[in-house]
Amino acid sequence: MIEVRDLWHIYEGKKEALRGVRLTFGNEIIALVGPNGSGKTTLAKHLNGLLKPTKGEVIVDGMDTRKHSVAELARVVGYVFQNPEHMFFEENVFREVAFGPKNLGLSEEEIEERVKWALREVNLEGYEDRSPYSLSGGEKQRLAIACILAMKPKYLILDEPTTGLDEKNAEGIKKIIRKLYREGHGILLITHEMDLVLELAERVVLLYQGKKVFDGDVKEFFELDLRKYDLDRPRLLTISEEIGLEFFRSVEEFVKALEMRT
Ligand SMILES: Nc1ncnc2c1ncn2[C@@H]1O[C@H](COP(=O)(O)OP(=O)(O)OP(=O)(O)O)[C@@H](O)[C@H]1O
Repeated sequence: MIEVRDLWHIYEGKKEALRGVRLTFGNEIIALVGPNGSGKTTLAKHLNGLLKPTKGEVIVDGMDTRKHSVAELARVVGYVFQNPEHMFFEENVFREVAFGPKNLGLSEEEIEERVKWALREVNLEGYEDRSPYSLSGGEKQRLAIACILAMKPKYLILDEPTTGLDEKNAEGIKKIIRKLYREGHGILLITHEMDLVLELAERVVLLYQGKKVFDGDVKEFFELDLRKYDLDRPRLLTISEEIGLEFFRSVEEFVKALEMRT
């Protein structure tokens, strides 16, 4: 379980980026949303100790982030950054995924096993000898997830995992996220894409000016006036409301309901 207790983060002694945030989560898919500058990245960086609290505390599976190193916390909380290509530096996919487990000091055998497993999880088997830079946008995103998975973290933070991807690649990422969740990972999705929130999240946390202003289920979240927070309503919800249908999470559900009506 991750517990964020009355967390304040003040940059350079001035900018109050987080102001008394409280949050507890475990094995669930949470969407962390809010307008630009609301504090999402700052909060996420506290969860694996990249930032330390100015005030309050963050406890990750019993570990106080102030008392543990980023390396220790990274075994429990994996962070897949936005624009993953900036992260790659090895000559091939195998070495890229092996980098994390190598740093954990694992045996060659265990490293190989983890790399194979992580590549299988994201459907990149057979890519071991390819250069990371030769991959497509969707494949790069999957590789970034594999690199983090190879550390076997319990929690995953995914920063804008589908931004810039076409529909097919975005679908692939969504499937992987659902699978990881079913396998027991807690997933925190940072996103501006409300369609993704609608489809994937069970729970939504909304930050505004460094404060948590909403924490609840996805249906309730979409009842808020999102324009106040500079967020769009998902197209699917707008369309279903216009034609008098109920709340739908995916195009498939929507089409089924339409078919039932006719
Ligand atoms: N290193 C820093 N030094 C000073 N201020 C910072 C620093 N990093 C972030 N901030 C400020 O803290 C506030 C929160 O930033 P943060 O990046 O956490 O927001 P965000 O919700 O992730 O935004 P976005 O959606 O644009 O990525 C912003 O006002 C930002 O300008």
